[in-house]
Amino acid sequence: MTIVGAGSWGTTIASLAARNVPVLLWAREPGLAERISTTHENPDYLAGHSLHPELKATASLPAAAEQADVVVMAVPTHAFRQVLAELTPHVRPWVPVVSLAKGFEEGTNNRMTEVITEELPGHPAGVLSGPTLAKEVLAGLAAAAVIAMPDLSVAQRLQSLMRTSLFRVYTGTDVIGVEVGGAVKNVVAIAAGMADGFGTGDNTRAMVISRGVAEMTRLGVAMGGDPATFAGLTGLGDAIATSISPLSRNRTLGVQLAQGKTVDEVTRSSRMVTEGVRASRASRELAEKFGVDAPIIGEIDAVVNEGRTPREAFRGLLHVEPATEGEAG
Ligand SMILES: NC(=O)C1=CN([C@@H]2O[C@H](COP(=O)(O)OP(=O)(O)OC[C@H]3O[C@@H](n4cnc5c(N)ncnc54)[C@H](O)[C@@H]3O)[C@@H](O)[C@H]2O)C=CC1
Ligand SMILES: O=C(CO)COP(=O)(O)O
Repeated sequence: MTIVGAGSWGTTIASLAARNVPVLLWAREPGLAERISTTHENPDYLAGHSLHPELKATASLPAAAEQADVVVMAVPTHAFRQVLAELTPHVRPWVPVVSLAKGFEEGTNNRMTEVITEELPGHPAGVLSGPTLAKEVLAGLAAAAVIAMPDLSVAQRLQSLMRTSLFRVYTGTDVIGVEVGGAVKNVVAIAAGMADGFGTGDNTRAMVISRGVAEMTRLGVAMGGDPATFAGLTGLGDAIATSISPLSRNRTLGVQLAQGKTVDEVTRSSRMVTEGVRASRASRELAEKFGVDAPIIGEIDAVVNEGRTPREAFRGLLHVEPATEGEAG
């Protein structure tokens, strides 16, 4: 198995899967690849955690692609197409490609499996997602995710490569629902973080998460997802984990925005990606395109991309008329 992207999540999945199969991890920085292979650590993204001793890394994309019987894409959405295009000439026919990224492509608002299908037509394209904060998973705390592929038998084969006794991997075929949930929960987590940053209570947090998941569900169903998916691990489950965890970068962004920092100040202070910034714009545009009511997504996009203040956004949301639950608002 080849995992492309040696950030927090790619390294974590690589270390887990190395218990089941030989894994080659591609790191952009040669020094980091060398360090992972020799010291079994990734000090840039997961300092203090030990990786599986059999895990090998390389900084050569052709070398990583050529030996792959499965390609797992763990680079963020903004780099996804470019890295995939560089891989394409070296990947053998019919090798399945799995996305770990949670977001839409900037500009096109495509899901990552749509990007895979455009760049590598004919290859089975799927997604692994769920409430899986990398550091908790790597520390061996029990967690669960879903591998969704159009063909269930391919998902089952990949499940056996990725699961461990403490990392439970469920299978599914609702690729659209899983991808939309993973992208929109980052926007919900920014909103929940903002509420926490204002010092609101647990009822407020539950309101933001529930109403955010209602928006996610309306959008995901309009895009072709199964309604049940959004109540599961990759929808509500991930929205809860990301919205309440101090480890979440999206929640942290929301907290710090409420405390008066700017998006630039927060994102520049970390080398890690905060996907919700791009996902809020894409989700808002998709909601408009599909005629879906999505007030939380709209307000978060206005804050992170248009300079609206978190207080104005909060007041804006309180003016939304509570409608029949499930329909709007
Ligand atoms: N960290 C987590 O707990 C989880 C993250 N994810 C998702 O996985 C994806 C990756 O996230 P993380 O590993 O956390 O990100 P990260 O910020 O820890 O690492 C990003 C990786 O992508 C590489 N990269 C960034 N820009 C690049 C470019 N232009 N070209 C080539 N490589 C580039 C970096 O070198 C690094 O290896 C994101 O979409 C995230 O939402 C999903 C589940 C859990
Ligand atoms: O996707 C994640 C947990 O499931 C990670 O969330 P953050 O990107 O907000 O850290």
